[in-house]
Amino acid sequence: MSARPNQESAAPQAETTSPHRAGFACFVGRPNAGKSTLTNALVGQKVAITSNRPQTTRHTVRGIVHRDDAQLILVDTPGLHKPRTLLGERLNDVVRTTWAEVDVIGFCLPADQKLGPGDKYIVKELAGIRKTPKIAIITKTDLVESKALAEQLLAVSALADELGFEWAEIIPVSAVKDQQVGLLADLIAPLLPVSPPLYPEGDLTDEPEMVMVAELIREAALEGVRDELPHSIAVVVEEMLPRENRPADKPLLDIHANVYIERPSQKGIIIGPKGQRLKDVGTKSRKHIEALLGTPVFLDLHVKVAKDWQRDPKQLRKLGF
Ligand SMILES: Nc1nc2c(ncn2[C@@H]2O[C@H](COP(=O)(O)OP(=O)(O)OP(=O)(O)O)[C@@H](O)[C@H]2O)c(=O)[nH]1
Repeated sequence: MSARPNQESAAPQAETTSPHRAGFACFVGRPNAGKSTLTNALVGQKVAITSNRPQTTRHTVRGIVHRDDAQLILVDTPGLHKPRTLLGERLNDVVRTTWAEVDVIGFCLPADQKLGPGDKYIVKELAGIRKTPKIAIITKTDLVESKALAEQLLAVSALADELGFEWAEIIPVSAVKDQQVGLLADLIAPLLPVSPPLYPEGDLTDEPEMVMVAELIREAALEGVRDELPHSIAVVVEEMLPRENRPADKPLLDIHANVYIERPSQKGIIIGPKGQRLKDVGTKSRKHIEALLGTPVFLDLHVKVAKDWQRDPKQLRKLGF
């Protein structure tokens, strides 16, 4: 993904522990293949976030698996359908493009159902995505005897042979019985690029909440200066984390946010004499945020200049546009 710093070349040669990895994976397969249940089982092992809003990656993040050695971000991609119209074909182009953007694709095939035309269609399309590692995941293994499972493993392997590619791994899992789910994460992790974590740890990192919080701060910051700075303010919430070691009945949520303006000369308008305006912005938006999230909040606001951000595509992306 474009947002990821490329650290591959910067990794020291003689490193003894393996470097941290982070990246995106998606599960594909026909309806009912067990994709959602598997996602939840994987994510359930560690602190997870889920969100329903398309992110900067243009995929919906379904969950994040935080491990010491890797961060696995599970995203949803739209389903692939046999095209009957030109529009259908165009939509499938979109699916292929999004598939090509993730780091690993997991193809889910239920153990208790014959490999059918729907599966073959999807795998044929996957075969065309050359550079992305593909893992075949036989799901719902608790529903079949070992003989049937062995046959399914052979069938999926033969299908790849037939289509001229190789699965990076083939793994049977049962999400319901939690069998081999951890192993699946172990197999995906080394296929991700070397990268620091892409999302902060902690369970309160739900993107829609962060966006809403940013919006509340922006509203408060614009109040009274709309004429002077109508479109020059952008707010990015960098972090939302529960304060550690608080008594259970007195939680506090630390929110760190940056208010971006375009020019240094605008700083004074936002901050106000002796910082009073920024203080008011903080107090006002904090009240709204506490009402929204239902928890006391410590709000840490910083004003930063992002020079001419409205005209700079790179900055725009960073600021969430
Ligand atoms: N026995 C068993 N059932 C499973 C397992 N995983 C999923 N299921 C069941 O299979 C059905 C479909 O699972 P989902 O996870 O919703 O499948 P999906 O691929 O996300 O389905 P779509 O959202 O329609 O694409 C549900 O009734 C699940 O409870 C499993 O490991 N074992």
